[in-house]
Amino acid sequence: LAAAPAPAAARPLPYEAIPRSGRNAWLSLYRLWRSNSFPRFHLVMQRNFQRLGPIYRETVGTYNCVNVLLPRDAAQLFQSEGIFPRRMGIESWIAHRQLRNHKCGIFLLNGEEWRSDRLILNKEVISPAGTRKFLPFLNAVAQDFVTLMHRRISKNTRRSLTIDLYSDLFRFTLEGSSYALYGERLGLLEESPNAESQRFISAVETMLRTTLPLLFIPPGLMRWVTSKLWRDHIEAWDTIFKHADKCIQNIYQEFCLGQPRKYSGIMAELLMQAELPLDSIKANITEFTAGGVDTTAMPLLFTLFELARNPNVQTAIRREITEAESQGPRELSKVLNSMPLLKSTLKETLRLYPVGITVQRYPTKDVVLQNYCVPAGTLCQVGLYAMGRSPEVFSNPERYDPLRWLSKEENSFKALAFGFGARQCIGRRLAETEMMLFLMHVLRNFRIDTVSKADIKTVFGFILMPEKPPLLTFRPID
Ligand code: HEC
Ligand SMILES: C[C@@H](NS(C)(=O)=O)c1cncc(N2C(=O)c3ccc(Cl)cc3C2(C)C)c1
Repeated sequence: LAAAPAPAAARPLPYEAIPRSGRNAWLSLYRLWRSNSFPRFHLVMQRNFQRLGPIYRETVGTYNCVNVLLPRDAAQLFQSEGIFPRRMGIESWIAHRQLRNHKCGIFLLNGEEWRSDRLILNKEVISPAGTRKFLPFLNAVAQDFVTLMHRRISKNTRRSLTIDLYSDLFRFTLEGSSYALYGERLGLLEESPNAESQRFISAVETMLRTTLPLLFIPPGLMRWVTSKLWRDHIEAWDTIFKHADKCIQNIYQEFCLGQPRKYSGIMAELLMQAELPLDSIKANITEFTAGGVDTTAMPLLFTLFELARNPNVQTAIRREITEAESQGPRELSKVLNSMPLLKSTLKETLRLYPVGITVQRYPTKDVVLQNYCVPAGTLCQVGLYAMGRSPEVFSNPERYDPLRWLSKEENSFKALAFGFGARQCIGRRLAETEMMLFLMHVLRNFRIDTVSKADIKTVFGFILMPEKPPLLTFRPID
């Protein structure tokens, strides 16, 4: 007997059969633009998944992409990423580098160029050995933040402090990442932080804000259609590069005058190893300096807010911190590894508030997603925001419950906030360590409270941010 044809369900459906979010690409772009939906792009994606199911195709302008949200489809996607994983490029960033004749950092590089830089940088930036070296620097900055808060509280008779922590968190993350990168303090946690660093922080914000509308406009067009936007974007970039260049020159000057005897940050290590040429070191250190501010400040703000409105979780974490401390003085990395609940709290925050709302890949071979055949080279993305809030993936998704990560439940490919594999976020250990140390010191010294228990509305401005920063109250624990 001839082999019976495979049952229809097993044979993948054609690519053209994937449900589509809109009929006409340009009409979709016009609609998104008119209704100013870019800041709500994460909500648009979530609604599309609810409407169309766990896979759909989106064509907006020249941008064509397949969206998935289930862990097993993310796993499929990562299995086919090849040895040079690729994301969608950011034309306006590349255009700036070309305009100013700067080299690109690993975020913008691809192929062999990306891989050779990445492998060298991994050793200092994300490896356990590298992390252990900059960990004490981040600890010192976290302790200084607590000192700053105590100093402010002592100034009022109420013995509590209610503030919008937004700008303080940016100063904290810039102070921390700069100390780890350059081995020097900017002094942002003192009473009068210097104006130049403040300008750098607002330049990063301006750059991120102006990136979003430029994402969907072809570079050739962007200079003419949006000249004000383009000028602000370039100006912000120039401020960012000027600041990073000043920090790098200081180190380079001292380095030429005599090699530092002890560890003095990631930049000095890269200079000493001399495996990367100076202009590549500069390009990557600039990316890390700018990329280390908003990305880490936002999850801290969301975590403090969630702990303020979930006091029982806050108490459980505080108990874990005091127990970890009571085991006597140990190496800091061991202390952090003995706080699984605190680590899960970060995972829970990034589930509900993923800084990068999607992870993108171009599969290098045909891949089957949700029984559809997706050809190699098609831009695919995992909707992290929608996955984090999908009842198909997480039980009671709206509940802030860090313990869900400590259960025996199968959690693979559910915690994708830092991406996956060889091209995952290189700042992951720096960000995780910075946030763990910050929360350890702050929660041990203060009780956090908030009046508003209502959900925070989020906006997407290249990173996921609160529409309105929450007001938090800090009360010292005697
Ligand atoms: C010090 C720098 C730095 C910090 C801090 C940082 N990032 Fe990144 N991140 C990068 C760089 C550089 C890349 C690009 C890596 C590459 O392409 O090899 C990246 C890439 C990513 C990606 C894409 C990964 C992939 O698989 O495609 C995600 C997602 C991400 N970061 C999330 C985060 C989150 C979440 C935080 C903080 C909570 C964060 N990043 C903080 C530098 C940083
Ligand atoms: C928000 C998320 N987007 S993502 C990578 O998932 O699409 C993200 C995660 N990690 C790092 C970043 N960066 C920035 O913020 C940034 C600013 C200026 C420069 Cl020169 C370089 C960067 C990078 C890309 C490092 C952004």
